[in-house]
Amino acid sequence: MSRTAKDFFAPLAVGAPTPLRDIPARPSRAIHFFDPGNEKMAAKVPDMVGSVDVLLGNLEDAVKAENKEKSRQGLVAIGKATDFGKTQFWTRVNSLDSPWGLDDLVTLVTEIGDKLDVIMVPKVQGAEDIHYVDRLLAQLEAKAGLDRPILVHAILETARGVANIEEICAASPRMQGLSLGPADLAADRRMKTTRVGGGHPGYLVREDPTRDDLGVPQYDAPRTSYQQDLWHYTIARMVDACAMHGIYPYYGPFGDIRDTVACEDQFRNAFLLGCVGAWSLHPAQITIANKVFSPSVEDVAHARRVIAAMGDGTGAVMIDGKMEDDASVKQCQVMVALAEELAAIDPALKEQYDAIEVADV
Ligand SMILES: CC(=O)SCCNC(=O)CCNC(=O)[C@H](O)C(C)(C)COP(=O)(O)OP(=O)(O)OC[C@H]1O[C@@H](n2cnc3c(N)ncnc32)[C@H](O)[C@@H]1OP(=O)(O)O
Ligand SMILES: CC(=O)C(=O)O
Ligand SMILES: [Mg+2]
Repeated sequence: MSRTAKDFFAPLAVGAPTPLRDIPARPSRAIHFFDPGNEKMAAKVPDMVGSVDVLLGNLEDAVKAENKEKSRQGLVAIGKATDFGKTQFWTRVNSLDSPWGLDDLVTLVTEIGDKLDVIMVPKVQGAEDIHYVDRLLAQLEAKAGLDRPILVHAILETARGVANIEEICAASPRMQGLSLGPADLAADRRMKTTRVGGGHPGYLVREDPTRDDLGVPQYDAPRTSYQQDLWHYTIARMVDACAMHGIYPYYGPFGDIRDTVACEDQFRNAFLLGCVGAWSLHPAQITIANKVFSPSVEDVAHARRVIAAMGDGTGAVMIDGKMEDDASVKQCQVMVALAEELAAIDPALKEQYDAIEVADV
């Protein structure tokens, strides 16, 4: 039987910090991946602090097997040497079935646990994986004398993980969020795409054929087709599961680094559906994520106007010919709350939101 309501928030080791009741909504528009064992990338990290919401030292896939220990030690060195300020510091450890996952957790928590905000766990299959990490982290936190719990983020990248999504989100008070892992997930599902995230030209819907004067379909006449989103179903499941459990959903990686336009589209779809951020694999993608996952000035102006017009938030009003009521004011509150969180850490955005004229409101 899983833990009862009474003991769900009790520390899992004597001396471990008390779990959080609520996961803070910290800005995390871009989770920027770097390999701490790659000298060129690692050298850039100190200058990136403050310009990206999350810096993530990646130890898993994309790090060669022969470099795993070098990357782990590189991350320890970066963690010790860097003052991250308002930028969050995360890591992605190796998977729990790998020879490196245990050493990653033990080394990182005992050496730089006071700096780490979130540990991303790849290839999570079910609640049992989170329970394992939860207990181990509590033991290590107690040993290291940490005074705040490290949070856990799961990557959904197996069919079993997607099928168990609700139990994964509910497995521990440490659960901070979920990311889509489209590459491993595509392989595990035996999907026939070799892309890392994004759409696919073969996954489309075509408009009906036109008909001639006798009503005969003209199958050979040109017809518009619309590319569909391969990841819509999974992202939508993630958004519901995360919202239900008070944690945060993220789009994962977009592998075509040079296709900044399609990357922006994919990130925006995720933003509109409810995701709070996406991964950045290359510095060019940070700019895209910061733009896309920040509400536009127009949306914030409209939301403030609706909130002001709605007074106590009940009833119905007409604004610019559209009905607004108790439900739409809640939508507007979501927009304004996000704008305020982002403005608190992003001075340029704050200036734009502050410049919204009272007349606009
Ligand atoms: C499916 C998954 O698991 S996705 C997650 C795992 N994958 C990753 O983490 C990949 C991370 N990113 C990368 O490895 C690299 O960006 C690559 C391989 C995609 C491209 O690298 P490059 O070919 O070197 O890109 P490019 O030449 O444009 O780099 C320009 C500069 O930015 C640096 N750079 C590239 N990516 C990053 C990064 N993620 N962080 C910091 N600096 C970076 C390069 O070192 C280079 O530095 P320089 O100007 O001093 O030479
Ligand atoms: C993100 C990731 O790990 C994947 O797509 O497999
Ligand atoms: Mg993966």
